[in-house]
Parts: sequence; C-alpha cells; structure tokens
Amino acid sequence: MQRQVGLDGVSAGYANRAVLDQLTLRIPAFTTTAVVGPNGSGKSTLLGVIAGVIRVTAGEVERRTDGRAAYVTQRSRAADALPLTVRDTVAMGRWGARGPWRRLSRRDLDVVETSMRRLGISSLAHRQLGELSGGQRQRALVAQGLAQEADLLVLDEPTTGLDATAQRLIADVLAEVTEEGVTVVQATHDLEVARSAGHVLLLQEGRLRGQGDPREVLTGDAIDEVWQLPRRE
Ligand SMILES: Nc1ncnc2c1ncn2[C@@H]1O[C@H](COP(=O)(O)OP(=O)(O)OP(=O)(O)O)[C@@H](O)[C@H]1O
Repeated sequence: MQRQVGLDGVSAGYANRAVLDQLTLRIPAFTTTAVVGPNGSGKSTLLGVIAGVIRVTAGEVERRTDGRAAYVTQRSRAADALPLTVRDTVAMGRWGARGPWRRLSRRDLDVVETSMRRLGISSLAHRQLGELSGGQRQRALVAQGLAQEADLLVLDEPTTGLDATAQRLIADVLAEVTEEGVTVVQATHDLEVARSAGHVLLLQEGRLRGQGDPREVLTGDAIDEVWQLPRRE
C-alpha cells in the first residue's frame, strides 16, 4: 500500500511536556486513517505533527505530499474572533494558493461554492461565523479544509458534538474525497467511525498501542485495556 506520511521514532510535545514517545507509524495514501485513544493520549498532538505544525523533538517524519496539509482543528479561535461570514471563512482555505486577502480567481470562487455545497452550508454563506451553532461552524471549518484542495486532509474530531445527519454528511464527504485521491486522517472518539476507516492508529499515553486494519486493532481486549476505568481513590 502506498504511504503518504511515515513517522520513524518520533517524539514530540510542548514546552514543558513530552507527549508522543517514539512513534513509528505510517499513514497509507488515498484512504481514511482514524486516530483513536483516551482523552489526553496524544491524538491532537499527533495530528499536529502529521499536519506539520508541531515540530518533533526526535525521529523523522517523511511526507509524500504536494504542498501543505489542510488541517481542520476542533475550533478555529482566530476565525471565531473575527467578523467573518461563512463564505469568508471557507474562502480563507484558498489563501494558501492565493495569498491572504488577495482577490480570488473565478476558479477559487468555484472551489469555495462547491466546498460549501458539499457540506450543505450554501444557505448560511452570508451568516457570521460567530453566530452559528457549533455544528454549523464545524461544517464551515470542514468546508474550509476541503477548499484548500490539499492531498492530505487532517481533521481533529470533525464530527464531535454534531447531530446524526451532520455526522453522516461529513463521513460521506470524507469518503468521497478519498475516492478523489485525498488522504484523510481524523481523530475520533467514535469507535464506529474508526471501524469504518481504512486504517487505524490506537494511542495510549503517547505511545502507539496498535496500527493497521481496524478489525484487527480494535479488538474487545484492546479496547478494554486502553479504556480501562481509572481506579477511584
Ligand atoms: N498546548 C499545550 N501545552 C501543553 N500541554 C498540552 C498542550 N496541548 C495538549 N497538552 C497536553 O498533551 C497531552 C496530550 O494532549 P492531546 O490534546 O494531544 O490529547 P488528545 O488525545 O487529543 O485528547 P482529547 O481526547 O482530550 O482531545 C495532554 O496531557 C495535554 O494536557
């Protein structure tokens, strides 16, 4: 299977906190990889490394991508604070190609409209991002990720807190884009979503507990062990 990103002995973290501990893993191309693990296990940190926004303290990251990854974080605080409409927010996805605040080409505008349509938010185009519901805003941020037309799309819990219809819509869109040749990596707490992914990475306390076919990695035993209830004191 073709590899899009490979990590070899990668450690990473924050100023005073080591989080990821010597991870060696691969992200296969043209499929969805789900990153699962308990709260604090390092999923967001790993996504930051894969997206290239968190520097590693040890090991190597090998990328076979054209240009930068599109990275959809759980919330875009910058976008929330600015008086931006949904269309402006999605159009920011074209800045990588066009430069910030530049006039968008006809094609850029088409990409923006198509991305909004795919996420079912065309009717919200003129609404301010800050006045949307959590689920609507999340769809706008996923649309912004799509608008980047990157070959690697990294999403941090894109469906958390969404209703069942919105979850289905995002899952369908992500499945479609992998068919179109995009490699998708998403952190999720939903083991059903993880089971339907092509590949899974299971994290526990910053270490890799398993990787590969979700049916082989997400066994009952592995789940019980990784998600064991903490003992009460
Ligand atoms: N900006 C930061 N500065 C310092 N420590 C951080 C920062 N972000 C996360 N951490 C710490 O790194 C560890 C891993 O956090 P991370 O967000 O990667 O986990 P996660 O698996 O995504 O968690 P969750 O499921 O709760 O979203 C945690 O102990 C967390 O407290």
